[in-house]
Order: sequence, then structure tokens, then C-alpha cells
Amino acid sequence: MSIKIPFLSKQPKESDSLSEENAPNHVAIIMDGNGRWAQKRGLPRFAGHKEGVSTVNKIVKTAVKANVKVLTLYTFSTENWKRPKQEVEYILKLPKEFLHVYLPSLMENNVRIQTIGDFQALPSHTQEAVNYAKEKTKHNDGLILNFALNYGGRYEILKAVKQIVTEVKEDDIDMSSLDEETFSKYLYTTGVSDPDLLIRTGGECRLSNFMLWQMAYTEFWFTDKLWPEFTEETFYEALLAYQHRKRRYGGI
Ligand SMILES: CCc1cc(N2CCCCCC2)n2ncc(-c3ccc(F)cc3)c2n1
Repeated sequence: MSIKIPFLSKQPKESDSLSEENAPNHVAIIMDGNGRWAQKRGLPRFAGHKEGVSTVNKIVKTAVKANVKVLTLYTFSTENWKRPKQEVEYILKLPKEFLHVYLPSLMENNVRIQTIGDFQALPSHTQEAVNYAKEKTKHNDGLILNFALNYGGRYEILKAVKQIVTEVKEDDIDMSSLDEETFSKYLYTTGVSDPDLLIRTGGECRLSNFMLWQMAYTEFWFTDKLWPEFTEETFYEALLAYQHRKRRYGGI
């Protein structure tokens, strides 16, 4: 079944319509450009992050409509702690702000909230707000909205290796049983399929230590648009581009 894209003025060709079965199951987004959006307007950087929050809500709703099953958003990396203290404190209050405004809409849309990253290292006010939302949405079986919070790809892999070495030493697992599928169980993303499509806004074309193991076969789609400028139309553009890619998983 094809999904009507509200922005295509002319009647879409077959190849221009987003088919439900070809929609990416899991979309990951690096939401970059918030500070630059604010600076372009002579505003303080935190105004860009605030504007970025409303874009999150807009794109979550679009992902639900586009039949995406998992949406992972890179909201705070382990490297973000290096930013000015005031900016970090502001950003770490955004989950509470977002949930205060948008949790009712997430419930209406049957969205389940999950997180990946070193969650315990976040301030207690951030943890409390997110834990409340996880609890509130845990029975929802629609879109899985996965926030990468205090997340680092290399840290995640190293943490998994250390856990495996400990279990091998304690004879809890046998090295011969260790394959890619077993290794994946030691990552934050255990039980969640790898991203089919990565979208990065803000013009940079790099992974920035995001889901390094999981994105071995992910299609990448980059845009110069800054995250606050990212619209439902741009999201559909990325989904259509994905649909036109031929995925080989290393084959021919
Ligand atoms: C803690 C870092 C952070 C930054 C952030 N930004 C700043 C970075 C990118 C632009 C979007 C706005 N958002 N936006 C929503 C959340 C959020 C996180 C968890 C949750 F359960 C609900 C909402 C968020 N979290």
C-alpha cells in the first residue's frame, strides 16, 4: 500500500510514492545544526535547542504516519559534556520540557519511549522525567521512540567487550559461542533491529561516534538543512531516497 505524501504537487509516479512495505523499519537521526540555527538569527545557542524540541515532535508524528517502526534520535553524546556548563545544564532539562508538552500526544499516537546510553550518569531530574515517560508508555505497541542519551558508540562496544571477557573468565559463556548475534546482545540496542536509514542534518557527513556497530549496513542520507529547519517534507524526501537505494548487505 502506498503512503500519500502531502507535498508532492503532481500525481506521484509509482517510484515517487512511498510504499508502506518499503518504508525503513528503523530510522536513526543525528539532529545537528541547532546552535548554528540560533547564531544565524542572532539568538543565543540554547534558542536553537529549544526550537529543535518542536522539530522532534513534528518528525515523531511524521514517522508514525510513514509506518516507521523504530526512530532513534541522537540527543546527547558522551562528547557533549565538553560544552559550556550552562549549555549542558540547559540541554539536560529538555527531556522534562519536551515530555511536559508532548507526552499526551505520544500516548495518543501509541508511541513507546526507550533510551540507549549511560543513563545513570545523567542528572536525577533528567532520569526522573524520562523514567516517568518510559513507565507511562511501556504498554504502547506503536512506534518505538528511542532517545540516545549520554551515548557513545566506542564506549558501548568497549563496555560489551569487558562484560564478555568477565563472563568468559567466570566460565559463564564459551568463547566459541561468541558470534555477531550474541555480541549484539551486550549492546544498549539489544532486541532492536539495526538502523536501515541514518539521516544527518547540519551538513556534516560523519557518524560522530553514533551506533558504530549497528550501522554496518545502514543507508546514509545527509542534508545541509539545520535540525530546526528539518520539515515533514524533508523527512519524506529522505524516506523516498532510501526507497530508491538497492541494499546489498555486502552481496552483489
Ligand atoms: C537530554 C538531551 C536532549 C536534547 C534535546 N534537544 C537538543 C539536541 C537536539 C535537538 C532536539 C532538542 N532533546 N529533545 C528532546 C529530548 C528528549 C529526550 C528524552 C526524552 F525522553 C524526551 C525528550 C531531548 N533530549
